Amino acid sequence: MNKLVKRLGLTEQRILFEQVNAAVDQAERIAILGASGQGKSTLLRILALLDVPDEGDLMWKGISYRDSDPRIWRMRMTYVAQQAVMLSGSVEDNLKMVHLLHRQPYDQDLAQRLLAGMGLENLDIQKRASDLSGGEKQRIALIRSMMLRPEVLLLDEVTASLDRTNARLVEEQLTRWSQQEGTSLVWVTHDQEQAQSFSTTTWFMGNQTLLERQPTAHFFDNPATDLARQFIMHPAPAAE
Ligand SMILES: Nc1ncnc2c1ncn2[C@@H]1O[C@H](COP(=O)(O)OP(=O)(O)OP(=O)(O)O)[C@@H](O)[C@H]1O
Repeated sequence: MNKLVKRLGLTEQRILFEQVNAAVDQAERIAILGASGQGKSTLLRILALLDVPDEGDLMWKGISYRDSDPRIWRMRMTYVAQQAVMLSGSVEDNLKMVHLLHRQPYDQDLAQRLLAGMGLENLDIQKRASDLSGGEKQRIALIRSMMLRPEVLLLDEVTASLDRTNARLVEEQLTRWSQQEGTSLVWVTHDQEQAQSFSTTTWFMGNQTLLERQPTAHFFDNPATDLARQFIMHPAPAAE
């Protein structure tokens, strides 16, 4: 992405962020950190073309988003929302439906492996998806997206409804998946421990821009800005 700018408001516009420059490498695992309201989710949604930048460009393998088919773009860069949306029908219908839509074969073994890896081995997949708990829905939505094998997974606080044990399982599963499949992860999180355990790179948003982009260990040991240092020392509680 190159010089991205996003403004808010229709009449009196204010800048949410500007001069956002970054790139995502294959199999890179990125944590996006920053105080509430800095535009982390908005940036993620722009990467998925679910929102548009006001200025700047977004390229996929050298081709601008303006010259790309959004449907194909979203199959490569898939957004997983914090509030999981279930389609009607059973859990299994939910897992199969997207394959039908994308005309891709459904891999039952893979579905079972991912369910087990995320602590859902005992879940009855014939159950109605609407009856699942928030944390179960979140993991089903994640598995549904992983099974389409996008090149980049854009993850918006996807463990926010999970307890620590299940959140760890999800972190481990996604890390393994990224290493095995070469999938890049761009993951917005408020959990600094989580960021340190899964990510290779940290993007820190502050002062209306992408203020730091560092290897994660370096970011936490020696942030380049005072704002990031304060953020690390005094993380704000997650906004619900
Ligand atoms: N479509 C929109 N129209 C107007 N304002 C919006 C829109 N989307 C987001 N905003 C505003 O943009 C700001 C940034 O929102 P965003 O959710 O991207 O921040 P965030 O850093 O992810 O915050 P949090 O950590 O609290 O989730 C907020 O003030 C929000 O109200």
